[in-house]
Amino acid sequence: MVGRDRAAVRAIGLERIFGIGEAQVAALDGCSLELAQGEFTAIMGPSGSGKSTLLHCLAGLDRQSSGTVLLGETDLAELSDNQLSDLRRDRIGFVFQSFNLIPTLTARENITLPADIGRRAVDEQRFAEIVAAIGMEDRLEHFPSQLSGGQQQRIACARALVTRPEVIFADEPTGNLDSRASQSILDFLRRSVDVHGQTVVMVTHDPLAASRCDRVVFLVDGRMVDELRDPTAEQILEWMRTSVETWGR
Ligand SMILES: Nc1ncnc2c1ncn2[C@@H]1O[C@H](COP(=O)(O)OP(=O)(O)OP(=O)(O)O)[C@@H](O)[C@H]1O
Repeated sequence: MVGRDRAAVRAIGLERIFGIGEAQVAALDGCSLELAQGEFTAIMGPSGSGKSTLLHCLAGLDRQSSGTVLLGETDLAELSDNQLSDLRRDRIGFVFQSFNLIPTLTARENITLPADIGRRAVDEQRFAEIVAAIGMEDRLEHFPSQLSGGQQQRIACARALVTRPEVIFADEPTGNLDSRASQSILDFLRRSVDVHGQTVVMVTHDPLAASRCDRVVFLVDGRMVDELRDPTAEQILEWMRTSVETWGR
């Protein structure tokens, strides 16, 4: 696999503090981890352990209070807000639980939106490949409201991939989907890693979804505490059971 050992993203001693004074919460509390290129990584952990906060800091959607995030060789803390927004547009893909499609744009227009905003031509071959992979060739002129949840999420995945981002960040991408639609999203993300060498990072609560990943990292209290390689759903469930005994959550 191309560049599998090189880090796509590195977090070093990340802290993210919300609130002030007595109301302070350390959502991230010295979190360090490396995500290799060309891997599919799941981030898991109990509710409130900092998974979404970590994803947002790694993806340049939020700024850490201290510590370092490197996307490739770029230190995100050194970028202005405008530079960070360019970086999100040019180098990162997002898939959210709530799909986040623009209701007044067709499926086709939603997919090409990041390229259109960046005034870049869409690679027609890439577009055709991705649309075929999500099986949506005959739905491209539909609006989001005319599509099922699973179809909307497939469009959101296509949008995230079309610009060939360095990393795709997905925050519970199957959280709103039934099991069949979830499978097709996971199949698509898996193939984009295996066939195209894409790097994908996904927050999930679902052991079955996480078992499709190459690696699962576990957060507790804002820190990475453990990981599994090539995990099975049973191993992940066992980890979740043990974590309640070890950390009380
Ligand atoms: N904008 C915010 N303001 C204040 N506190 C916040 C904010 N965002 C997150 N937190 C707090 O930070 C901690 C971590 O939140 P986060 O959403 O990252 O956890 P999570 O692991 O993704 O949780 P869940 O699995 O429930 O989605 C929680 O205690 C949360 O209440």
